[in-house]
Amino acid sequence: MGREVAIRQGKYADDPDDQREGRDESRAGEVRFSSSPVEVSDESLRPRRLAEVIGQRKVAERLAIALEAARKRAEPLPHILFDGPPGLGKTTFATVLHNELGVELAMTSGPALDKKMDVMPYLTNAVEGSILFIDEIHRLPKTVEEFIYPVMEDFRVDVVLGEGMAARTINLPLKRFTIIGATTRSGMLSGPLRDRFHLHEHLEFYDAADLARIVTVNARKLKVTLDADAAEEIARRSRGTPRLANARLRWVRDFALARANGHISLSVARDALAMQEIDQEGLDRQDRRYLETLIQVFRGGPTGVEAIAATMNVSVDTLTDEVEPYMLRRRFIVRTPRGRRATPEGYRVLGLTPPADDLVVNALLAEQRRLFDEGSD
Ligand SMILES: Nc1ncnc2c1ncn2[C@@H]1O[C@H](COP(=O)(O)OP(=O)(O)OP(=O)(O)O)[C@@H](O)[C@H]1O
Repeated sequence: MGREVAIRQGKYADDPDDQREGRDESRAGEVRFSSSPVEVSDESLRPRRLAEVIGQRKVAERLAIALEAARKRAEPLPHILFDGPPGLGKTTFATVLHNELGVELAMTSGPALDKKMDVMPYLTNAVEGSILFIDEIHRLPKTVEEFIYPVMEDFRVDVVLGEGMAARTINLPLKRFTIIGATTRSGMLSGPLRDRFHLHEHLEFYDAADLARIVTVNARKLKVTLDADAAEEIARRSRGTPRLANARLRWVRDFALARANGHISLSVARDALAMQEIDQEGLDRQDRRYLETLIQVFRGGPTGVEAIAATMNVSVDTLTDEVEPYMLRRRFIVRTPRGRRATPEGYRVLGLTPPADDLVVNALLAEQRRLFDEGSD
């Protein structure tokens, strides 16, 4: 079993974002008083070993190979980059690798590493084979990014002492360790940084069957009983995202306790999710507001995400990271060079009739795609 997280500082120490699921770890030695009842934390809903990870089979298989090779060669894991929308398991995979190898894990994030000196303690404290997890690695400042290039390649840092003519560069050797980077925006990563990761793993949205298995396993961990069709219903309405499935499950569990006998049946799950205004497709209020804004204010687009964000009074990052990936995946919207555009499916999911010209355009596109597919056979 791995030793617990060795270093915690930076973003997770005081960012309100830490209140999100899975981010509520207390710091070592810290005494925390809480008036809330004892709760199974989201940390304990995380799978601990690779065999417990549900879905993402190809990613898990490749990681199993990397683990086995690292063990056989008695070397650290290669540097690994995980990318994909929030809540799909990037942090989970990093902690699973740490558990599997029984090595130390330090966690930080791009925005917390503002200066070279912020990253230094992580580098000099890293022991042989340990893992440094850097979340939101696309937000590393350029100077810090360049500072870690030699770390990733040769396990050394170049420290400049003195100034001007008297300046000298000292190469400080480091222990060989692994950097695991996570990003929701792999496109924002510079080429040189991306190339220094030997493994790139893209996490995809989960299908409903895998999510239903996650809901079932986690219901057991939360000590609540639920019917198979209720697990499927919660899974179907969780936008392919385990973090949302966990949040929905917790709400349905509370609802079952308050409004029924504590058991989660299909009708309890439906009533609970309806009360939270989560629709049949798993879209919540914010998702629907996004589509409504695009369709009703901007007449279906094309329009820039900045304009939608300003109209909704939310940040562009919230839309691009949390709302749009699932909309794109379900083809409720498309991205064009001139901005976002609602598809006929996007209209229908809101119960609206798509404009006739959209239907014609869509039929033409489908026909074009069919001819292209036939031609390429
Ligand atoms: N493959 C999986 N099997 C079972 N549960 C999972 C899996 N992936 C994620 N989870 C659950 O979803 C929660 C959120 O996952 P995690 O924090 O790893 O997402 P993330 O991709 O790191 O998100 P972010 O980009 O916001 O940091 C975990 O606490 C865990 O309970």
